[in-house]
Amino acid sequence: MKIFINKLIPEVGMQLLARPDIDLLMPENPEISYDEWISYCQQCDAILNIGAYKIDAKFFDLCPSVKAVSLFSVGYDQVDLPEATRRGIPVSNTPDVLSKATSDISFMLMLMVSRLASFQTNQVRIGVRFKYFNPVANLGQELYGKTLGIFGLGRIGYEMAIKCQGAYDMPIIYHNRNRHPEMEEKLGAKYVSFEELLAQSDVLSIHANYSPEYHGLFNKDVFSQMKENAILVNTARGGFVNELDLDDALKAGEIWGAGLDVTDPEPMLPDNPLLKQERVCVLPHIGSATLEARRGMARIAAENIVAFVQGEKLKTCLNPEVYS
Ligand SMILES: NC(=O)c1ccc[n+]([C@@H]2O[C@H](COP(=O)([O-])OP(=O)(O)OC[C@H]3O[C@@H](n4cnc5c(N)ncnc54)[C@H](O)[C@@H]3O)[C@@H](O)[C@H]2O)c1
Ligand SMILES: O=C(O)[C@H](O)CO
Repeated sequence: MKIFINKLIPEVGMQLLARPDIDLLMPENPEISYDEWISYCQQCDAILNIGAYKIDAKFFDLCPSVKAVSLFSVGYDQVDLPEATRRGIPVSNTPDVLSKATSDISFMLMLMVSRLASFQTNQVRIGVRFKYFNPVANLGQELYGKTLGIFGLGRIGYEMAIKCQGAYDMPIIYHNRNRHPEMEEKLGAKYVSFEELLAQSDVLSIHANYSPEYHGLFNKDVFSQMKENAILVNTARGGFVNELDLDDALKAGEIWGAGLDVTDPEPMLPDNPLLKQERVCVLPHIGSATLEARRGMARIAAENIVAFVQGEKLKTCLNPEVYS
């Protein structure tokens, strides 16, 4: 079978794909345009896909030979899943193996913002000199006992909650599409409405799956309902946050600060006013960027391709109903 993989993945995955029944197609330059990507996909039976090009009705129309999609990510917002299901095409993702790494980044962003660390590092880099430390400047806030609000309590949100509880004894509240009684019990977490989440969180960490109807959910109106000392953390998807409204809310002192691993676009453009804010830390989408997580993702993504080639069900299939 002919399989298209658009970028090199860690060795463990490449080794799994090195089989006599797999003819692997990979571009020399990984930064291919949409049109180039389509023309590679058109030649293949399945794809192992890394990136954000839309896998939607247009894609399936243009690439009728593609019969399975193995994503190198846990997020699948780039895929029109109902459309794939309608066409009987299984789609898989890479859950769990990146939850610890990604929640580390949420936790780190929370701390970086609470202590203005990103801004301070830059001060040192650009050579700002202080003779003695200033007793009333550069003051952060401590997190002990503060309330963590999770928007989207799933695998990564849970890991973030565990860390915050263990490190700072933070009470946990959460808002989700549906309640998770088991996680509530383990964390002693309280389910709250979205409005209560905004009003009560000292740290509000976004971990929900993104879909376009939630574009810009965190906007002017939402920020005005949050606490003045609140820190917003987003490692989910940039589309959740209206960045200009966030900048205004920070300038108006409506919330304390924000830590963003994900932005819209990515990476954040250098003229974005948020980059001038002292209590903002921005990263270029590195949530799952550890050796361990990327190896795990490579293994799962490759195993899904091997399963397809062997006529089996994809192991971490997002739409298992295609098999019934
Ligand atoms: N920054 C990174 O590098 C990175 C790495 C991994 C995952 N992610 C993002 O994190 C997301 C979460 O991953 P996960 O493995 O924890 O997923 P998950 O499915 O285990 O958890 C997501 C939770 O959000 C809930 N949810 C979905 N939409 C919601 C909504 N509109 N309102 C309230 N709750 C909602 C779901 O019910 C679920 O409980 C992924 O979809 C991905 O976008 C980012
Ligand atoms: O959804 C995911 O898995 C990330 O955004 C990429 O690591």
